[in-house]
Amino acid sequence: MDAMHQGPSADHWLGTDALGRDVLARVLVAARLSVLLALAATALGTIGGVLLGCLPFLLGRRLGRIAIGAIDLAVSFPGLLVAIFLAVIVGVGPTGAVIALGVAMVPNCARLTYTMTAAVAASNYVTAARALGVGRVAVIRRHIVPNIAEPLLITTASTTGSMLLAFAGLSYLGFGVQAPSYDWGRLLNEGLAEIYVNPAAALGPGVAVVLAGIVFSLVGEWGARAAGIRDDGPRSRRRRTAAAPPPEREPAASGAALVIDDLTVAFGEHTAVRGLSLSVGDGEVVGIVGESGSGKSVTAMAVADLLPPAATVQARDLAVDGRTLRDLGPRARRDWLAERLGVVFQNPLTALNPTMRIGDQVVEGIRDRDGTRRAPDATVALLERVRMPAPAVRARQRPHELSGGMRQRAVIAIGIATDPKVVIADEPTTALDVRLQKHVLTMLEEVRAAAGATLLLISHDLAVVSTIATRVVVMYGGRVMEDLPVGTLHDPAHPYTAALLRAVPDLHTDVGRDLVTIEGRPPASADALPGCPFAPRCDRAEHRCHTEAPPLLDHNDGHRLACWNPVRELATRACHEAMTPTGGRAE
Ligand SMILES: Nc1ncnc2c1ncn2[C@@H]1O[C@H](COP(=O)(O)OP(=O)(O)OP(=O)(O)O)[C@@H](O)[C@H]1O
Repeated sequence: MDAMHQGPSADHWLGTDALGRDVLARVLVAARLSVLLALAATALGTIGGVLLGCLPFLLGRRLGRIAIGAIDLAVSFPGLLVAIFLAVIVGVGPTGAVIALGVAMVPNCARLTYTMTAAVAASNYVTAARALGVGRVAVIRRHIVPNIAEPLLITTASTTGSMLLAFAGLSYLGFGVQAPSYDWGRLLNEGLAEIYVNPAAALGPGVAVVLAGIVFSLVGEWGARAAGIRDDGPRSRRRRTAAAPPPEREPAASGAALVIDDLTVAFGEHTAVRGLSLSVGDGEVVGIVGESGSGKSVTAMAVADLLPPAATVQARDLAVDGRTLRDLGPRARRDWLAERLGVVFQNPLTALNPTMRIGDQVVEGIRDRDGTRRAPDATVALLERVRMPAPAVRARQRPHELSGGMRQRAVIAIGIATDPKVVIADEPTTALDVRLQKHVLTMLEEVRAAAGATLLLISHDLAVVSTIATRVVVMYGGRVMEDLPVGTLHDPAHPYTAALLRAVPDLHTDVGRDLVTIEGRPPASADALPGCPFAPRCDRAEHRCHTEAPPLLDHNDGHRLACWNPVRELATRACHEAMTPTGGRAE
């Protein structure tokens, strides 16, 4: 009897309970059940939440929105109330409490997963993987999960701390662990009944819950780093097998490698590209130049079918390697583009997945088609093609271990990995210094020439484009202003091309004087002006230029021009009559 209801002493640090049992010993024994149940509920909630959170990405645009709406609705219900409600329905006891708390955690975890998934899904390396034809499930497994795993694990670990508290709450209220078993919640309940006799009996389990919560947060943080989430691990290494032969290619239909006919792309009210037409022959290297916002990337992404859902794309024809894309269903179009079209993205830092080894990223597109992982020598061979120094070493490294030039080479290797017929390189040298720019451009041209591919090189820099292109397409305000052979670039017909040329510094440029710029700003939208989009900035503009958009007309020397008042007369004007209803060009 003497042992009952004792306060803290040297023998019993937290005193004793109504049956004379040592409270500290009971708190320590309760740790096992409390932690196990909290971990079980957290695991259930996390698995459910991750699956639900990835669902909008898997389902695509429309169904995905419904899934997001459902998640948002579920998040708005108070978690503990849902848990109590479920605990009553599922049945009072530890199993019921685990299910109730786990299910109550699902919506929050799903919302977090969805938010992180959406951020990673918008990154260039996911776009690049999609361009290579990698399926949504594979994208989630290889790109999204490794990138969200660390924050998710840390959040989950902290959630386990909250889960301990929630479990203690349920048990305290009588919905959780039942006698004779006990956890911290039940001990808290018993301790609170005797708080005036022995406060330590209530304090003990309370402190245990708080301490365990802190420990879980710290363990989560440490675990995320130590477990090597950034390592793609032995599982993937085990799956490495010999390279399978690439599948037979369907023979391409005859015709140009790339056809864009009357392409218009709009983002709501904003028209980014208006009526653009361009045909690129087999093995041709065409540069697309223009100021920022002129619609170069949007044009390329429209061809690659990689524009965001907000974009409205209309075209009379969009064809790659002789196949009209409109004639193909979504799956067939994706496969066709994945095999025939390679995209080299602008910024290597965002175009490469920071969590994946370079070698794995380079062969990702091929591997998906093979259904197997490529042999390391195939990866190394691909990296050798882009003149990557020490390719075998680089293949095992991750993007942050490479220099800017090496990263750019890796991005180019990804673009050419499937031996595509057409390669679109969007500003492939912007992030590099001038010396490296030249190296990379030369390499790109050598690789292209060896493969006999067609190259569409996008840049805002005329000097870059003229290094390797045979033809230059000058874009402005979402339209083609001039399309001319590189040989005649020094003597353009369009005032805008002439202005761009004047803005390119050369060895004779006076370093003491300001660089030449083009006064004014590009139009906000390709539909902003009724006439020529360049007219407000053009010193040769006349009345008609402001009121009537000049058509893009073909000339005999492969020159196309959209201008009412060009800098120079073009030698042969095949469509001269079409230029003015009166039969003469307005001067
Ligand atoms: N996702 C988008 N939503 C809305 N507008 C967009 C989107 N992407 C591009 N645009 C708009 O389309 C126009 C053309 O953009 P685009 O990226 O093609 O220009 P660009 O010529 O490639 O320029 P830069 O060299 O800066 O990339 C711009 O006005 C841009 O704001």
